[in-house]
Amino acid sequence: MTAHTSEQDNWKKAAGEAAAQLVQDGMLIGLGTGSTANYFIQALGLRLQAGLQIAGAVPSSNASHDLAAQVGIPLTTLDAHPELDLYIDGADEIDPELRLLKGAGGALVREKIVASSAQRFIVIADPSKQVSHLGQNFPVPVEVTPFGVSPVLKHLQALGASAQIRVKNGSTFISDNSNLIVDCRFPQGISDPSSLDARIHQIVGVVETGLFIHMASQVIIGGPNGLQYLP
Ligand SMILES: O=C[C@H](O)[C@H](O)[C@H](O)COP(=O)(O)O
Repeated sequence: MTAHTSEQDNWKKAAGEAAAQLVQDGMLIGLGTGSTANYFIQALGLRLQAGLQIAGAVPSSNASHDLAAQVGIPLTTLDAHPELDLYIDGADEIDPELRLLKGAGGALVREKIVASSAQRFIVIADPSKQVSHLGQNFPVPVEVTPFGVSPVLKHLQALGASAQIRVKNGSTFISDNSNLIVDCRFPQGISDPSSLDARIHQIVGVVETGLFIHMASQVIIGGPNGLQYLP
């Protein structure tokens, strides 16, 4: 679905605000990263100003940390609180089984760690994120330690990927964890995301992938007809 940007922003905002309504007093929350998660963070800040009291929030990136601090969200860490009640984040692609592709913003490692530490992971998105097959619109991002990235590229190519080290604004992109991101496109398609994820993890030097398989508890899509909850 193509949509005017401001319209798409309104849908992301509606999903973010709906997710903020799910936060209850005393909860430990994980904060996602990206333009949709930013709407959630802002809406959560407003709820806190209105009297909601949470036990703390763990951001999944330096950018989300900074925005959360700006809007008055009390921040904590997974070391202080290894188990969270709820994680809210956006996604780049969502397939019919609610498998996700994430990491276009490069925050995939911390996002996956925070998501896997939460009892519930609710994804917020606009309709452009719904795809029939993962890999349709975005490459699979793979975070890699800078040392020995060349052998990792060769292994990824052997899996059928066209693999490129991510460059942003003319410079090599460095993640919050001081690693590289290798974007992998699979021209032949991704028939089994779960097995692809497992095979990429076998490559030494790979830190994590942007494939989030069976991690999402629910997806909230903001769109032209209001909110849609999946399942
Ligand atoms: O690394 C970035 C994250 O995975 C984002 O959650 C994802 O790219 C979605 O971002 P946005 O809401 O800006 O489309």
